[in-house]
Amino acid sequence: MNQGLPSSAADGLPPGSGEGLWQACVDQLAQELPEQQFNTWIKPLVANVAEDFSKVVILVGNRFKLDWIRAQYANRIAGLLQQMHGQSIQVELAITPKETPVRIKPVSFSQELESLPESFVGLEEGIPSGPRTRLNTALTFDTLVEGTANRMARAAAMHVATMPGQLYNPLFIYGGVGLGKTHLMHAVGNKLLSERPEAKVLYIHAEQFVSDVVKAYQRKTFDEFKERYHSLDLLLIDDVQFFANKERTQEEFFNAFEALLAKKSHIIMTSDTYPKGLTDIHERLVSRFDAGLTVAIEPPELEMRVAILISKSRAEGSEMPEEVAFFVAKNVRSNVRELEGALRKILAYSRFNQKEISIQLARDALRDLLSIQNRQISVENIQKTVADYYKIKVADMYSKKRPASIARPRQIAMYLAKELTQKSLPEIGELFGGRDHTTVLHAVRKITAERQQMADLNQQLHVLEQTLKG
Ligand SMILES: Nc1ncnc2c1ncn2[C@@H]1O[C@H](COP(=O)(O)OP(=O)(O)OP(=O)(O)O)[C@@H](O)[C@H]1O
Repeated sequence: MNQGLPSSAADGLPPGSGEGLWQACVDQLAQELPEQQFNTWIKPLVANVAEDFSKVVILVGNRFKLDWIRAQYANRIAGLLQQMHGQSIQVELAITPKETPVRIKPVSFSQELESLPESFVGLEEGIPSGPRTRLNTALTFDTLVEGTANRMARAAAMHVATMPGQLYNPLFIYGGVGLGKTHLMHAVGNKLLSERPEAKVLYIHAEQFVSDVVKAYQRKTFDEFKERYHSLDLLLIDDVQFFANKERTQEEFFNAFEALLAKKSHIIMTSDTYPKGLTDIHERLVSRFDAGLTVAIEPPELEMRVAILISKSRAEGSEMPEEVAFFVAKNVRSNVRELEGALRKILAYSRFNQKEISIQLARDALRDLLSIQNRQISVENIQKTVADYYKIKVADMYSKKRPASIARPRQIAMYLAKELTQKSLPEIGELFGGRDHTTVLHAVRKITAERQQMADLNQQLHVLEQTLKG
């Protein structure tokens, strides 16, 4: 084990022991996190590593802490353990049985928070005041780097934060994964609260809203549910595409939506697509989503990626030379979350090895990632592979020709482009001879539906996917 760990850190570990692995992970987190955060959240954790290293169970004092650790640290812990162990390792969080406080029932996060004494929320053990609103206080406008890709969304969000309930209500922000939609929502909530601390603000993921509806339904507590949601000044709801096919949730959300708009409270939503691109959501909701302002966040351009790297590494107390930032930004293109992952690897590598950050160090730290990038699938590659497979010309992928023998492979290629690349619908449309994004959306939906019904099409797609993934 531990073959993934640079030697200077691995040296101090009891060889082969689970304790050693966990300790190395804790040591690394001690370096990465501010001291208070580390002492509050990471230090008290107890971990049991399975003998065969297939699984690590991390024991946490109570449910509240478990939710917080899951949201804030679990991914990083899992990533570190995997990196250090050199193989995939399953991470589970569990509540230490005997320490579970009686007053906290394992119910929804929000109810649990309400059941906590005032002094616990926000004060005890340095818990940030954010959990009450579920806002992450680190996600502010100050820490959000601005660029062409998010300029409009940021300006609209800033407007809402300073004058909620007026223009752009609801504000609907859409874009691909890891592009800063959630960050922007939190920034609005944090800014509003900094100016109006009494404002009732709630950030919630759409799945949690679904779960709250289910619980209210089971316990017949819809009055409380309505009281909670309808009394807000600002509702921030993430990933509304998760409402698809959830009839009751959509109804409750519709009610909350109408109640909030009627009292000039503000609603901000995010989604992976624009309102009309949402599937299995009632038309009356979709039209309301679109009634305020809809803005996209695009993948960041090169200069913005460079700025993000430099700013984030500075926040971590390390200077990343511009040439290194350019090198990383050129190679990690898809989204900011990946950029952050690359940065963490570089910083950890530099600290473990006590070496200055240089292009060579970045190259070494990102070895795995860069080799995956090189194998990344491009739209051009998809067009060529599909054209070869169906024996049409690559040029037909861009042409305006419509006979079925050409149109169908083209739709299949669009479907695969959406499935296998990070490109947005408009970007794909552009790469297929400047077609509109609705044409791409139509193709994606059509092939998705037909794939489920037609075994031969499914088989062809399977072959194409395997060919493309190499
Ligand atoms: N412009 C930016 N400047 C600084 N950090 C950013 C920026 N955009 C995104 N980030 C950071 O990238 C990470 C991913 O962003 P976020 O979670 O907001 O993405 P998202 O669009 O909501 O993605 P998903 O749909 O996957 O939830 C976060 O840590 C966020 O702080």
